Amino acid sequence: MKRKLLCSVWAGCLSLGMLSAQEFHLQPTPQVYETLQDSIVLPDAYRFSADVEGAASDAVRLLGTLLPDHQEKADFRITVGVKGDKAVRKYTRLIPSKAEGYYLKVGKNEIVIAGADARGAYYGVQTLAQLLTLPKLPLVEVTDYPDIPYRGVVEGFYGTPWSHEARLCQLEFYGRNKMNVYLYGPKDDPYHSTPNWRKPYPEREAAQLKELVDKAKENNVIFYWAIHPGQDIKWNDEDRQNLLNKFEKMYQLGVRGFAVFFDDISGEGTKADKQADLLNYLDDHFVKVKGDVEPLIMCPTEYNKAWSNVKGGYLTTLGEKLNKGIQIMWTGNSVIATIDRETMDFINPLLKRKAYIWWNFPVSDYVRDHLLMGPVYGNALDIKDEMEGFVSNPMEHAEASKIALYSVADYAWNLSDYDSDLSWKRAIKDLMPQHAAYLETFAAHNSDLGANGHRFRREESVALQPALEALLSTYEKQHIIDEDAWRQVNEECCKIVTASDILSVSQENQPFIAEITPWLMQFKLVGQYGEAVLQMMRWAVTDKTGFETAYEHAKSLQLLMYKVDTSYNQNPYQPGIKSGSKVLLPTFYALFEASVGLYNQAYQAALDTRAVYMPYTWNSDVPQLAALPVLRKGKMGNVSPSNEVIRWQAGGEALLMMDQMRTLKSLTVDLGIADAPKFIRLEITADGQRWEAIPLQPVNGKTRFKAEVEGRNVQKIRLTNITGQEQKVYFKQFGFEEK
Ligand SMILES: CC1=[NH+][C@H]2[C@@H](O1)O[C@H](CO)[C@@H](O)[C@@H]2O
Repeated sequence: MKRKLLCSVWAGCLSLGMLSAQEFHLQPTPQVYETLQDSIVLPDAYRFSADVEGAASDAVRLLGTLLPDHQEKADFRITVGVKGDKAVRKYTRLIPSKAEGYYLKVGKNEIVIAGADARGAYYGVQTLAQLLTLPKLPLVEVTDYPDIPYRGVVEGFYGTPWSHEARLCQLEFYGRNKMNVYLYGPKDDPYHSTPNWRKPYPEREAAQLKELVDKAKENNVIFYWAIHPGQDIKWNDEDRQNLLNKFEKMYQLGVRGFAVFFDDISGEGTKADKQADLLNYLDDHFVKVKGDVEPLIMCPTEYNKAWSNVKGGYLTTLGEKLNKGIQIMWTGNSVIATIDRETMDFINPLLKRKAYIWWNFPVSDYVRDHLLMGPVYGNALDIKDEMEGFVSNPMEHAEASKIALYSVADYAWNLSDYDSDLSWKRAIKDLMPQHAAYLETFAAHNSDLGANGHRFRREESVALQPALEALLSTYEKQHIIDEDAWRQVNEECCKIVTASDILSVSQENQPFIAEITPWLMQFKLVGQYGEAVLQMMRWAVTDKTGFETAYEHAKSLQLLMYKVDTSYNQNPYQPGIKSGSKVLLPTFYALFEASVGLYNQAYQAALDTRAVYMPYTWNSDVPQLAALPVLRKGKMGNVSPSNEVIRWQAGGEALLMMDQMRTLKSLTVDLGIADAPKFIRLEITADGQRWEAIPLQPVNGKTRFKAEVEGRNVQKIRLTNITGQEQKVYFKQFGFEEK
């Protein structure tokens, strides 16, 4: 019951969103929406005509949750049906011919909802549900249908799979936003993938999946269950039967949509002809036999152009061999890419069908320290006839993903009318109607991914960029403050601090706040750091004491940001919590350094100008070593390798100093020479006085050594050339990990 209440409260928030008529916008944007510039107050009794048990039963059920009970004798009439039903016969020519289309009319004395099919009628009622949130019901005629046949979400990311509660609420969200597919394929579900794809789900998980299937049906969403067998599948009858058995088990749970993902695998499972034979077999002996199962979907091993080798024939084999009814997924020109006509012109001919887009946004399993809260943009608006499906692979943060998913629904339903920025603003209002302004501040500055191997980036802090650029360039070049820019940035910093606090205690959508709380903490610190830096700029050469206080404050905020970044979300891939990482924080860092530079010059001082908190300091009396930068990533520290031969003089030392005592987990050294222990002594100290030599133990039998420092408290680490003469070594690796 709690779950039901939980979701319906959120959906209810929408209806209390009190959107005024002029702001009002149907979601997704309908193909044709005509208002008659008049409205009615819905009477509290109406006459109802529909074939209640017919194809429009879903629509009738949903309508029943929206409107008061109907009465036989009432002037106002509501008609619901699908093409062919007697009730809507006279509207036949107004019903769009496209699947899932509908005609909706709100007139003075009637409401008509006529679907091209059952789901269309259901969508017509979903549209009516939105109109009913207005103070008065506008007189409208809506002729609407989806551009892309299949629209929705593929839960296909690495990382913590969504919770059962999160999925139940997602399905309700998809129903409201006219998304008609949800593919269940979390990579880290052991029963979806290797090793347990052959095994049936344990009882509890099976019961939860059944509940999801029922919830999906309730929201007119096709629940696809995906299997990911490729890493260890054997191309034999046994595994073919294993797969059929698993599909049968899922069918018994109510699943009527099946997918086979062959992505991110190696070895035997990658063979196109074997994959095609298996899928055709499943198509012929399961899907077609059952008769009530949706078209089979597969994700190929070569699922993007960058990773495909056309000459190798993998894609052409699939295109030629796979039964025409089987849908083939595609992520675009690379793993993470926006979709355009060139993309589709490449892949569709090879697959001999329209590709079913698996769009890898807002998935963040390769940039886990970032949230992707920005607009959905970059996909072409003129390719509606080129795609069979468009499903989004989201973040492991279910509620936070809804901002992007809302716009994916908007885009895939009606490409030509899609406006990424307006849709993004509406998505935010939909997620948090009361605190939308604060959420927009947060989302605007938490939208880029940071540097990543896929080289996919997003805009960030767009509205503030001109002021940030003006402030920085004027200050760095002419050492003067652009007052207007300073004021805008200061105002935004105040908004950031305010928004962070208000959102962090908001009761409006607690699961969402729970997901983003560490990023709210970091975001507030970024705002406060900006305020302190702006004060430093203000006083750098005019108020020595004021500057020094602001400087100390900024340094303390650097340490606080470091603590958040090393305390939360410590996953083994991209640990930490980044916020405002593309534009905002880098600008504040640059302004910090510039203002400290001005202060040091004005007062002949030598304050540390390093803007980013760095717990490690490296220096050496070996000139070539001294220049090497020290880096930190989460709990890992390392000195950048040198690509040149180091001439290390006799007795020369290199020192790694911590800002405070830190407990080590491991330490690795590689000087490119097999007998390093003869040349270099490694020592640690916890108090800066007493040093202890730690033996270097060979790791790979070549030039890499490790020092046994597990659990040791360390303040400094020292490397010394003990041979009494100059040594020529490389500096390939000097890295350590804190506990
Ligand atoms: C089709 C496909 N399979 C992988 C790949 O795209 O990259 C995604 C983003 O890292 C990841 O979530 C997904 O499981």
